[in-house]
Amino acid sequence: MNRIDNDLRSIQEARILVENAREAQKLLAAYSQEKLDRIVACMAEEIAQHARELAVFAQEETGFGNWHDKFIKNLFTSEFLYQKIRDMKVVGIISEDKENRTMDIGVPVGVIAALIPSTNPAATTIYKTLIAIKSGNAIVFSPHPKARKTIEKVLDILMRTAEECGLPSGAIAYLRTVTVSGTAELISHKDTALILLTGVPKLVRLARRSGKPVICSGPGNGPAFIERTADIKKAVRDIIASRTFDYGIVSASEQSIIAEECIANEVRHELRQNGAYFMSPQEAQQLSSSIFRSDGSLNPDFVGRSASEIARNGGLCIPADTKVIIAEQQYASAANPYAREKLCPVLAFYVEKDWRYACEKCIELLLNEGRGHTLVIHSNNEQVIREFALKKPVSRLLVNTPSTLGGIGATTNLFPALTLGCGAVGGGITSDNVSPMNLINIRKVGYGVRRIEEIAPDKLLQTSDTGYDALCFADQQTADLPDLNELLNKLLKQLT
Ligand SMILES: CC(=O)SCCNC(=O)CCNC(=O)[C@H](O)C(C)(C)COP(=O)(O)OP(=O)(O)OC[C@H]1O[C@@H](n2cnc3c(N)ncnc32)[C@H](O)[C@@H]1OP(=O)(O)O
Repeated sequence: MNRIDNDLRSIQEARILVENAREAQKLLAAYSQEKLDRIVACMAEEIAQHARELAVFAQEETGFGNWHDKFIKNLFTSEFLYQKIRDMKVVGIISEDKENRTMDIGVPVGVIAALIPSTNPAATTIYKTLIAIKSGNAIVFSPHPKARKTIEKVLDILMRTAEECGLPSGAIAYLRTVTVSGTAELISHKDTALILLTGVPKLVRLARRSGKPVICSGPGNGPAFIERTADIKKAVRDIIASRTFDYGIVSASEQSIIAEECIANEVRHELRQNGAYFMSPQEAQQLSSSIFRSDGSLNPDFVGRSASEIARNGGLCIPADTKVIIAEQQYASAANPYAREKLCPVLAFYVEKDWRYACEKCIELLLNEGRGHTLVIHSNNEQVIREFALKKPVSRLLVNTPSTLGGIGATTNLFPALTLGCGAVGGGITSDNVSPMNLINIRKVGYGVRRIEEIAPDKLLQTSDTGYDALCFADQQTADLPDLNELLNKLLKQLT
């Protein structure tokens, strides 16, 4: 089949899937929370049985990351996330304030178009499906071409299980012929209500041009600041565990370390003790030209690879037990590749005189890339932590925890999510760890509790007992404007 036929088929498929999803969602919108919850429970239970096999499959198909950490991520979504959402009230009456006589009603947004990154195909697909159905929405996926088989495998299991448990057919679906034209049709179709986009930087512009609301996770570039009062051994252990998790492909992961000058040597020592290799300036120069392509984009051959594989592909000779590779840096400029997101176990290392300078360096790094994403601080000085929290252009500030796992809500009490909103600065509509609550509209119900005169009783003329009469009085005033002017003139004369 030639390219044009493929595009046409893909566009046609997208239209049919969205139209079917729209009809399925109409049925779903009438389901109670309990009925939706039963379907979500069946899906979570079934997919957890396949967590290991899907992790192995994803790693084999994409070459990114390692199956062991992908297995953890699959369990994180099918078990940990499921436990968190199990008792959430998302649709129907979700809250009622009897005293103030208001009520919130959760209303599903409708049909969601979902894009999945090649770096995290199984866990992100599980996560998006569970939160979409929990919130009574239909969801149509456009699988990443490099991870298509994994995404299809996950969705086949989820669709079969959900439909056996009562989900209307078409409420979960995916494009089988994936092209950019088909994806464009899916996200801009008139019946698509919302785009849920994770990774895939090349399609972000397309999503924004559709004019639909976009929930997206922008690029990360989180620095890790180690302040002088930190438990240095623990901070270093956290950073290495985080940077090596799934070989560094989670966007919340640390991309650089900033150490205060007075503890910098101790931090270097600990890093070496824990498997870090510090490159010479020549080695750093050589590796940076391999990690990034000439157009400035990341070279996928280095993404989600172990330190030894990165060294081998980049022509470096490093000890066999190296876990992370470090380049000492001074500047956080756009021209410095180490000041960017690297998606592999490579870190920049900066030294700053004190926490105020470190604060500035963090801001420079985040303005360079990763605005609105995540930052981590290791410190036991509550005042510095608060100063940091008040000033940084991020949506998540993590404290004394591995950034990868803290950001997604595994080692913190942030909501467990694999789409991390970066707010308006990141080009999306939320800065939240995206949850089912981001996939509904809230219909506000308010009972009448006061008359209009009561909103400013000392400033409004009380003409009668009812608010309606007060409004009529206002109308009457407008009709009698000349008289009102006369009155004003008289008043002015009296005052002068
Ligand atoms: C919480 C989290 O962890 S968030 C997610 C993790 N972070 C990321 O994914 C980081 C951002 N990703 C990237 O920088 C890149 O995807 C990389 C470096 C990982 C991989 O790069 P690549 O292998 O070149 O894949 P890339 O995602 O760019 O897509 C490859 C092609 O598939 C296309 N494509 C991807 N998804 C789709 C889709 N749904 N429909 C149609 N085409 C698609 C892209 O447009 C691109 O086309 P092109 O090569 O003709 O330009």
